[in-house]
Amino acid sequence: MALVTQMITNLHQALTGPYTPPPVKKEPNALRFGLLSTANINRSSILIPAASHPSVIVDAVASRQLDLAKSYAKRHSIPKAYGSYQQLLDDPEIDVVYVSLPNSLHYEWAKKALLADKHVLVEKPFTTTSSEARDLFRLADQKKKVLMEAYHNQFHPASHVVQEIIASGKLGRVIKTTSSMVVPNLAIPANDIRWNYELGGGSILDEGYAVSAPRFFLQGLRPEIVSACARSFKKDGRLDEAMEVDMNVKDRDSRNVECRVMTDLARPYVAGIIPRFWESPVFEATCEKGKITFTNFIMPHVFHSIQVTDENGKTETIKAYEGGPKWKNTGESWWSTYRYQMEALVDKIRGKEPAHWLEGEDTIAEMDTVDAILEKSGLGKRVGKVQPSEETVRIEGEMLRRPDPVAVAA
Ligand SMILES: NC(=O)C1=CN([C@@H]2O[C@H](COP(=O)(O)OP(=O)(O)OC[C@H]3O[C@@H](n4cnc5c(N)ncnc54)[C@H](OP(=O)(O)O)[C@@H]3O)[C@@H](O)[C@H]2O)C=CC1
Ligand SMILES: O=C1OC[C@@H](O)[C@H](O)[C@H]1O
Repeated sequence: MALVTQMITNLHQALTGPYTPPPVKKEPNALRFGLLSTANINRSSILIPAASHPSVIVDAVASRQLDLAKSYAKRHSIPKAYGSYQQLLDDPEIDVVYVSLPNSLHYEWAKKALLADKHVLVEKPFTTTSSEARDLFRLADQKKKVLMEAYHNQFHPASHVVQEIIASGKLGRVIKTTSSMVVPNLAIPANDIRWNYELGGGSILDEGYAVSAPRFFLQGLRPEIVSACARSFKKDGRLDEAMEVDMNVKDRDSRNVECRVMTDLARPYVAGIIPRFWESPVFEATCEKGKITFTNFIMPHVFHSIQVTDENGKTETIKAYEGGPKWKNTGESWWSTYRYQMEALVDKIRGKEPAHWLEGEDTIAEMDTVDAILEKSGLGKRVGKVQPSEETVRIEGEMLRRPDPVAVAA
């Protein structure tokens, strides 16, 4: 799947902008990024965006195999290659670590990266359980490091336009939403990490975009799960090949919105025999006075359309590849979701207010929702690996021993 993502993103870069973005001169104090793994997604998410960011140098890559790290580094002109993830974390020149490992390894390596005093960008899903997510944000707070989940689509101008239309209330309040992300059957190879329970596979974790969409676009609260129906993976019944969820999300005015979520890693063929075309991920909001349909809400940089239908049935189609309510004059029409995300990440690390930010509490709400969906479906939430680290215990211990300022003042 990441290969597909990468192919589409690369094609987009080739068609709409420079394939190799304009070589920018790097600032002398540019942030040095280290990649934890040679994952397919690295190219779209970090390597291409970094080429056009003056404050980012991809300085190192680590792999479980040194040979692989070396050949990857050579292919992508990365100066340093390490044969273990820990070696990269031990490199004092690395400022930011990007965790693109299988989902069940995100927690362990994001935690080790924070303990090594790095800022950390973690691929989605952030972790496999919400307690892992809470633990990481607690640690990031203590270490005063920037930590974020890479929900890149939330950084694109088109996403902000949809948020803004909903918040404006011009179509009245939202009554219901649907969000879907589906992949045709057999598109994901049998040995992919998405089919592996131990590695954190399954549709709800991989395609969590559809879960986060209603809360993001409504700027709403943590959902209440009404029902969740899983289609189990035949080769491993613990895994959800697909999931259909009905949940209630409170909008910004605490009004209830009925939200339907569909994820599918192997959408069956029509009548079992006719292969399906790739279906674009869609977010749709039915409002009191119209409807908004955001097609391709996950990769809006490749293409997207925002169709707004008013109460008279008149439809306007909006596109927003740059600008929008948050980015204003920052950005280029060829910037991908990942490039906007990188801009925000660098700003945050530099202490500058980013145009958009994905807060820890949003990631925790997302992981709480994933836990609740898995519980409701009967599959049960994932096991996770939370263990307070030595460091966390030490820092918490120090905080406990610190005199209570209120008591001292009295
Ligand atoms: N933001 C986005 O658009 C996308 C995000 N993702 C997310 O990125 C992450 C990586 O996905 P993707 O690029 O498809 O993954 P890949 O399968 O391409 O890469 C995962 C990497 O993890 C390392 N790894 C460590 N342990 C294992 C193991 N036991 N089995 C397999 N690989 C292992 C390997 O690197 P090495 O051998 O070098 O150690 C491998 O290359 C996932 O969390 C996924 O959800 C994926 C696609 C798109
Ligand atoms: O993050 C992702 O985005 C694109 C999907 O194709 C992929 O499965 C997923 O991991």
